[in-house]
Amino acid sequence: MSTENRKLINIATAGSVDDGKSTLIGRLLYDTKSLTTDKLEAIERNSKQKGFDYLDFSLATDGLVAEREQGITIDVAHIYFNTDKTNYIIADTPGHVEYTRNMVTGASTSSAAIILIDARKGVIEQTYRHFFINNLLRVGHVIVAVNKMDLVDYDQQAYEDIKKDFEALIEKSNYTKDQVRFIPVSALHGDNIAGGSDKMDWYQGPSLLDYLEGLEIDESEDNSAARFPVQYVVRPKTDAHHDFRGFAGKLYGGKLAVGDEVTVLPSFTTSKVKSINFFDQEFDEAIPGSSITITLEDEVNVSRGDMLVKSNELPKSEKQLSATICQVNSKPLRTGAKYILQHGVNQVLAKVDSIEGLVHTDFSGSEGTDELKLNDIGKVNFRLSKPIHFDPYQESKSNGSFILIDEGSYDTTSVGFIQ
Ligand SMILES: Nc1nc2c(ncn2[C@@H]2O[C@H](COP(=O)(O)OP(=O)(O)OP(=O)(O)O)[C@@H](O)[C@H]2O)c(=O)[nH]1
Repeated sequence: MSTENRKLINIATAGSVDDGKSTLIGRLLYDTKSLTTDKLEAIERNSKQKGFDYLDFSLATDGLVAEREQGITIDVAHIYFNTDKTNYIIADTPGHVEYTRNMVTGASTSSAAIILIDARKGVIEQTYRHFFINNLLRVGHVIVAVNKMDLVDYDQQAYEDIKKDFEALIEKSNYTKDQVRFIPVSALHGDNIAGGSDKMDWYQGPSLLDYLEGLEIDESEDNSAARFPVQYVVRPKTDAHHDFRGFAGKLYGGKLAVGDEVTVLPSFTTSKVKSINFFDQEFDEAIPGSSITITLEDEVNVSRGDMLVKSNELPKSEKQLSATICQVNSKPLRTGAKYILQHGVNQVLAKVDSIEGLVHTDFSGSEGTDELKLNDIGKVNFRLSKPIHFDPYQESKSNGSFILIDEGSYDTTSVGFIQ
């Protein structure tokens, strides 16, 4: 099958320590025949040594190196596997100290999230936080895998109780019931992971893998406004192209067509789209998600970091903004503090005007505070040294988020989602 026909699903996993995340991922890799022979032999050997009469898949994800991105060390390992129809990338986010940072990083690129719950423990504090972050980052689909069903004798009531508790959360969130799927599983024994389960005839729904295979992933955003941040100005030096000046980047949000009147931000100069190129082909129209090069009818000044938008769909351009902040650094965020705010490739200075409150991740509201500590989530108002051109996060993921950088150490301290 050609790769063009394949679906790609990015999945984030979340669970607290020992809920069985590694085992679940290992089991998925095993059942889809994605484990290397070496790895499988190591798992067999190790399981035998421990005297198990089953395979201990928690070893499958061991030894995956932590990755580094944008100067922040993140302990998120990306694991790849595929079926005939779909390529999967799973972000495995460990649940230790800087868990908010890991979860935000994992969820920010994912279209589905698997939240693991230990059937013996039910919904716990960490579950709230996981679900809250998925809700905040607008991850399209959530799968609640109630794991270790074997340890509660595959009892339907235990599963139903957890489902009921969780459904109360869904009602307070932005999710509809259709976006959240409950599946009772045993990652260790493989029940309802890639196949069914003869231990839980009371469950009529799909296995985890079947559910993932059937997911409709819709990457279009609620806002259909086109946003084209310029990554690169193309100025070929050869004589034949001496008047060619293209702007390369990725289109987000909405379509852009030849003839559209566009405004260049931050200069607010206007022009019209003359051509849209993808490699050496020309198109009349580009759809969101495409990486393209655009030329304009007029010789306007455009540099890296500028954004082209349709003139009738301008984003907000303001020096003040309110955002939900996830604090990912041990240095607390306080009223009056100054940061470098990075929005796309652009940086401005930002001062914390006020902290509206510390948000409760069980959706029960917020409380007053004068600082946000590591892993806290809060609502914060900022004043900027110059305007940025943004959309609310709920209308544009690409143009509605930012990071805060400490001026002294250059560490990322916070991730922000504009309200
Ligand atoms: N009985 C039973 N044990 C399970 C199941 N899933 C995982 N376990 C066990 O639970 C323990 C923890 O599993 P892991 O997969 O390492 O858990 P984790 O969530 O990845 O834990 P961290 O790596 O610490 O975050 C291991 O001993 C697993 O064998 C299950 O479905 N049933």
